[in-house]
Amino acid sequence: MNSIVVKNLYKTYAGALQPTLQGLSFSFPEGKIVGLLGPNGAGKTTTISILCGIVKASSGEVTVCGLSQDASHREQVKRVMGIVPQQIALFPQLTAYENLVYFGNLYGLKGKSLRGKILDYLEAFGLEKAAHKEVIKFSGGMKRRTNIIAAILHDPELLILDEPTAGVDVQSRSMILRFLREYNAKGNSVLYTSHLLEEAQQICDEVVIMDEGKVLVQGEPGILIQTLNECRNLEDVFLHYTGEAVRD
Ligand SMILES: Nc1ncnc2c1ncn2[C@@H]1O[C@H](COP(=O)(O)OP(=O)(O)OP(=O)(O)O)[C@@H](O)[C@H]1O
Repeated sequence: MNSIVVKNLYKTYAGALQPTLQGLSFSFPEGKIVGLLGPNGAGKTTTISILCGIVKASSGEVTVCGLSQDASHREQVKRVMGIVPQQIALFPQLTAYENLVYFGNLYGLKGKSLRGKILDYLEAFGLEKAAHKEVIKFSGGMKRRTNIIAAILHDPELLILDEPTAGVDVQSRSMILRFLREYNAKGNSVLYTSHLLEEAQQICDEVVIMDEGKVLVQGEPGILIQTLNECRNLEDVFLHYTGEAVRD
């Protein structure tokens, strides 16, 4: 089964002169780590927001784990998908533990099993000593790791992350990437965006390179690099397709 199918997606924001998505199409089978890559303004966050049901497409189709992303499947989609937004979505005055209880409750998780799960994840993400500290006192990396735990408490089979490694130190980044690999090794699918192409080359089974609301190319990083003679790495492939011009 395909984990995500995006077909001929268009999105024009209210008042915008140009469409942000212009016939975007891609799909990938379950069990992969996929990188959605593109320059600033390419439409990555818009695509993710439509996949998550936060933004409505102007036209086109989206299927997530075999479920169409429409009002009739909203609850089912919520169960199979975990979302880690670009902006930290935590209550700063609450502790990490209190935040995670809140997010667990949103997914109907409660009691001993939720408490046990939270403590296990806090330990796995190196946050056990900070469990009862207010999030406002956390570093960027600690907030980012807590944000990821909030998205996986309900064991989603598809995890979508918008720039999960942006602005964190090398140690947090390495922990987040190791987690993504382990989560994927359990059979789950991961779609994530990043501007760090070396990282995407290391971790992704496939990448989708998009620009101006359209897919330019999709494939395995190694194969994309081999196919183009002049390219030594994914960054070269990215520049080959998206060009050198700086974006607004
Ligand atoms: N809510 C909105 N209203 C109007 N325009 C928007 C809105 N959100 C995004 N856009 C526009 O859509 C385009 C694509 O934005 P989007 O955030 O999806 O790109 P992105 O690829 O995620 O970029 P970045 O790498 O900078 O995060 C941009 O030109 C942006 O200004």
